[in-house]
Amino acid sequence: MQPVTEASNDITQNIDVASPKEIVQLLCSCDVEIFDGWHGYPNIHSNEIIHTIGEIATAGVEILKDPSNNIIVLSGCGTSGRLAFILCRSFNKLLREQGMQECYEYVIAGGDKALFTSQEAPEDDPEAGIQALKQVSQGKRKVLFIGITCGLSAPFVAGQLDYCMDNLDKFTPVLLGFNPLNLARDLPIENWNKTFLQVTKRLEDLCQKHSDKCFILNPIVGPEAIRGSSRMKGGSVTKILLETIFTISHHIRDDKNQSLHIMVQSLLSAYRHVYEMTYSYMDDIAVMIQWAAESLNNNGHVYYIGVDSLATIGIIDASECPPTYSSSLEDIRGFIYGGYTTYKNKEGDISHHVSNGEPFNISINNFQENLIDQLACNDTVLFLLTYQDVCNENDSVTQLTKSILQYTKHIGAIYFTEPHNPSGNTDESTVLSYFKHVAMVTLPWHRIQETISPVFPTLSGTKLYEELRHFVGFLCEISLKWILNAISTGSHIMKGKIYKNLMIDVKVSNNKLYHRAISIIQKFAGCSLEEARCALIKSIYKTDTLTAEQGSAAISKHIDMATTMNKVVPAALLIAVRQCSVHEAIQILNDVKVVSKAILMSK
Ligand SMILES: O=P(O)(O)OC[C@@]1(O)O[C@H](CO)[C@@H](O)[C@@H]1O
Repeated sequence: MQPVTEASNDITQNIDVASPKEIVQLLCSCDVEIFDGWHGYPNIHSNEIIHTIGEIATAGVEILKDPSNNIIVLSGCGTSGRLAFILCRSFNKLLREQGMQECYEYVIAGGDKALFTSQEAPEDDPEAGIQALKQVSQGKRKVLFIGITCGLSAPFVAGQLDYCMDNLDKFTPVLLGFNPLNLARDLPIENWNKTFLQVTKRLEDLCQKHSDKCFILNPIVGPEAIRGSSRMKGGSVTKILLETIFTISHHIRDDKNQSLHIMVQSLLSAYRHVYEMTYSYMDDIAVMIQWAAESLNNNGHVYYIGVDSLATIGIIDASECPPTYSSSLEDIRGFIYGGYTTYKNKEGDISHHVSNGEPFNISINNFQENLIDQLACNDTVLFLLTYQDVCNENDSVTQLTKSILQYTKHIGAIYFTEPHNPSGNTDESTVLSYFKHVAMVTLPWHRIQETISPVFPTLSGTKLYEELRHFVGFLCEISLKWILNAISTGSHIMKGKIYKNLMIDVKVSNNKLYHRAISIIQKFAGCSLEEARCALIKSIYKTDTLTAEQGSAAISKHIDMATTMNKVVPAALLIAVRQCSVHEAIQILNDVKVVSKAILMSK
């Protein structure tokens, strides 16, 4: 059986021919599975999952008692690592505000470069994971380690979990992912002696022996809207669960009598209110999908511009498009006021240390110096702002908006009003009047307040709002994540990148994607696994006759070759479907351009 995270979602079978508004409706129906679950598997509201969330939050409380000697490490690959980064940044800020030492650390496979561009190869390396964990936890007494891998598959995280289990006196390992445990990846990991499934089984056994020393948190949220695109639901549920866990850890430090079960349920329900509210802005989101699609279809660009954490969500969304849709690094980009000073990643400004510095130039200054003069009418610019941002950056947002308007009319804003007091003020309406379209998003604060007030019986009104300001920030971020995921997904669908609900032009840049590519070819060509594998390898080496060496090379060799190549899987698909030569397949793709059309013509 296929892992749930790699399966095709029945809901989105026709998403490739949907209108912008229909795309948003389909994504909405898919995302509800985060809350309602899928096919009777345990979901985020199941008792055992709520219990585990509470247990991990309690383990967090122990760490927070001595933040100078203890740490909480969040680690993952790609989107999982980027979310680890933004979560650590938020909770460290909360610690600073509470007068405590920072103790959250993120680890991302491939280092800080991977925050902006995909570094897929390091996620296949368990030893690299172990080394990164050793480095970050050196000299610490206790470590709560959260290994995030949506598909229960990343070797980088497998290595770390295994290392934690060898050192249980220091580490409390937690595996966070969204497949049933028996569907964890059971394929060999190069240069290692275990599969992910074996690591999972070891952890499961240990959880039974030491129920307060190791945890597995794996609610099932159903297949992704675009098959395998775990940046979407996988990323959202990662964010929801970890924010819930550590918000609770921070709030029960002083009040142990609270019922953990009620706390967990209340916070999770707040996210559901935000999910419902977000998709009520369907028409606004559809307008922005239409704009972005027009830009991408006319060789234009989409730029997200924002302040602080909303800008970070924008940069993350943009960074996911090249690996997910084989798009160029320039197609969708994100920028942040204050650049690296605000971004606060561990390695600081890395734009000078990398060969292609462009995707690493993230500040508004970079945008103003290098891009604004090149803007054209086929570009879309979306501002990502909160009420507070508009108050703080009023003049510069106004100036920038006016300059952009000289070049393009596709300038919009996703604007989060002040939820506690959404009546607005003059500054706000002046700034917003420059945008051609504004999605005015208002969090349902009253409903949220009703839901979470039993958790904070001594607080109400403004006091509750102030106490939970960081949580309100999380709610805006998840709402924005849903909106931007819809815009970037929708616009690539309308560019013809998707066939049914499948990204055919997937980059073969790591082990997981190599196996996904073979399964796509097998499914659409209706051929055997071996025939699909051969077609893929022929496409990678651009040959109709494979040498013995090519045929039997390690998977990592194929990945090394394929990572920098374009349209490897579409060509392999045509080879398998038409039984044609590599040359002919490439010729068809050059003539037809839109991959999904080329495949359709060949069926
Ligand atoms: O280890 P996970 O979380 O299952 O997968 C991580 C990953 O391979 O998948 C994502 C896209 O599907 C990427 O962001 C990332 O590179």
